[in-house]
Amino acid sequence: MGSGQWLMEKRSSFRSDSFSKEYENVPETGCLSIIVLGASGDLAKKKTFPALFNLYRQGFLQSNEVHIFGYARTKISDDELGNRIRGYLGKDASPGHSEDVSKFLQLIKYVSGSYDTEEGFKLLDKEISEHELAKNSAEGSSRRLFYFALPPSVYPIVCKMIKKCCMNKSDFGGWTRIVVEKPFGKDLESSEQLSAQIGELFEEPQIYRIDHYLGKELVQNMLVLRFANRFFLPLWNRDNIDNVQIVFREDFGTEGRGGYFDEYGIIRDIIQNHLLQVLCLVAMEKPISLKPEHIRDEKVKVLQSVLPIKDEEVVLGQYEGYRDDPTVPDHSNTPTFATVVLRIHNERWEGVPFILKAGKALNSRKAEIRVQFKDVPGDIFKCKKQGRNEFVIRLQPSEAIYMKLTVKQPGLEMSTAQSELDLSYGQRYQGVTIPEAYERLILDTIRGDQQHFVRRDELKAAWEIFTPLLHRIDNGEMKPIPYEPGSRGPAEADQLLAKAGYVQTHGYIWIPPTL
Ligand SMILES: NC(=O)C1=CN([C@@H]2O[C@H](COP(=O)(O)OP(=O)(O)OC[C@H]3O[C@@H](n4cnc5c(N)ncnc54)[C@H](OP(=O)(O)O)[C@@H]3O)[C@@H](O)[C@H]2O)C=CC1
Ligand SMILES: O=C1O[C@H](COP(=O)(O)O)[C@@H](O)[C@H](O)[C@H]1O
Repeated sequence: MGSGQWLMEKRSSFRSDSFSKEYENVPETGCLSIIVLGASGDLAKKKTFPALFNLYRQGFLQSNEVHIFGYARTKISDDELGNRIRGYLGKDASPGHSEDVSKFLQLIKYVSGSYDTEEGFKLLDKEISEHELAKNSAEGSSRRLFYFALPPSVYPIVCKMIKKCCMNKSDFGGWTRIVVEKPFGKDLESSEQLSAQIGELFEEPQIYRIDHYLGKELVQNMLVLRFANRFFLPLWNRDNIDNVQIVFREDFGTEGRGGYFDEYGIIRDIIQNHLLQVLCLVAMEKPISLKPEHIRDEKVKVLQSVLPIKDEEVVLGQYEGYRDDPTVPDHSNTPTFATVVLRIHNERWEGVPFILKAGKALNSRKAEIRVQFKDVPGDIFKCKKQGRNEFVIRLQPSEAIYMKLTVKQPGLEMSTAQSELDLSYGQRYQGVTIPEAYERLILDTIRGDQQHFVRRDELKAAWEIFTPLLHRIDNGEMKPIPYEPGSRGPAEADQLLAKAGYVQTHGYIWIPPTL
């Protein structure tokens, strides 16, 4: 097995502050069962099992204490499940890879059953208990992690079944936790209803609402950049920053997911969750400490300071050909592109537009945060036309942090040019593997660290921002503008950007360095 790239923490330190006080001093000694519900599905094979495999390879999941269970209605054998996921466990040619894959697959036991009857869950509980017994796990000390790789429509009933049939006794440091995937509802009301249903059965410290953007390396770097660098402290405010863009672009459409996507649209799929979470980290005040509750308190505060969205600060688009998908209705009004300006009503950000932009079937694939500074007052070099200072955090691909700045053009003349200070991860951290978002987040759930998970009040505040706009779109009061696949999206979005104050740098573009 490959050696861990991260420091392996001692088991005694696995429990974080976000976990209930009542278990605080009980050491974790029992074995761990990870149950992937919806194991036959797309997310499970593409993300959940590969993340578990990577954790296993790095030594974070030890075969003498962990067992993995797949659960779904599809009737397949352990081997058939193994064959479905094998191809997604990486094609690493490194020594021992195929041996690791085989050993990992041996850790997985598949149980077939329905989501709404006790029979299947009782069988699942029996299998888990047998594993716990085989591992000599003392009663009440074993840990059960249920990962919901399932459509949210079945979350409430599955929660009920777990609560009824599969709970671990937690008297001796053991626990039962659930990890739920987005979308958490479709609007404020449905989300609150879902939260209430789950909340009746599980305590908040047991619920991990996953937003995989919070597991991305450079998203996790935001707090460090902002609060561990003197540079940024005095600059990070309305006096210096003109506008902030948080951008997600994909160069492919909704292929194969049209049915799901059409019900949700780009605002629910990307902006209300992933981009808004990033906004929180860019805009929140410094938390009292790094304790999950302190961080999440600050995120809630900034979300609650967002003003109602104005229709004139929204541009919606739908790519041509989107409705050709047989699973998409012919007259669909669902946006596949949106630019939305958010305004934060507080002392730090009053007047600074936060421009959230997301689109499918565009001309490139990237996600980034772009902080544009104001012009230099009394500019003696007349360099305004060349471009403003920008601080860019490239989340993907080619993770990088760079600052666009004005320098003297090398040579005999005193002329200025745009250049950059560049921290490109591929170059600076050669040979370092950046963990997948799901890998980190699953590890956090095992450690009981909720810092990178969405708290119930945070979710509510997020839906409060977008629900009125979403209802106007759902009612057909706002229409998406058609755009060509492979383009930048509707031209109106660039016009909105300019109106909000963004000044595009012409004649200069940052190119990720190659080795
Ligand atoms: N796929 C992705 O890339 C991403 C998915 N997600 C979220 O993860 C969750 C799972 O997604 P994904 O794997 O794509 O979903 P799937 O449609 O593949 O569903 C997962 C499994 O759930 C069962 N299932 C499907 N539809 C229903 C239904 N109507 N009622 C009961 N069971 C059903 C099926 O298993 P069986 O019939 O065998 O029981 C299926 O294999 C969703 O909440 C999704 O929004 C989030 C981010 C990305
Ligand atoms: O949650 C989702 O995210 C993916 C994009 O994730 P990324 O990590 O590749 O940026 C998106 O394609 C999908 O529509 C959405 O549901």
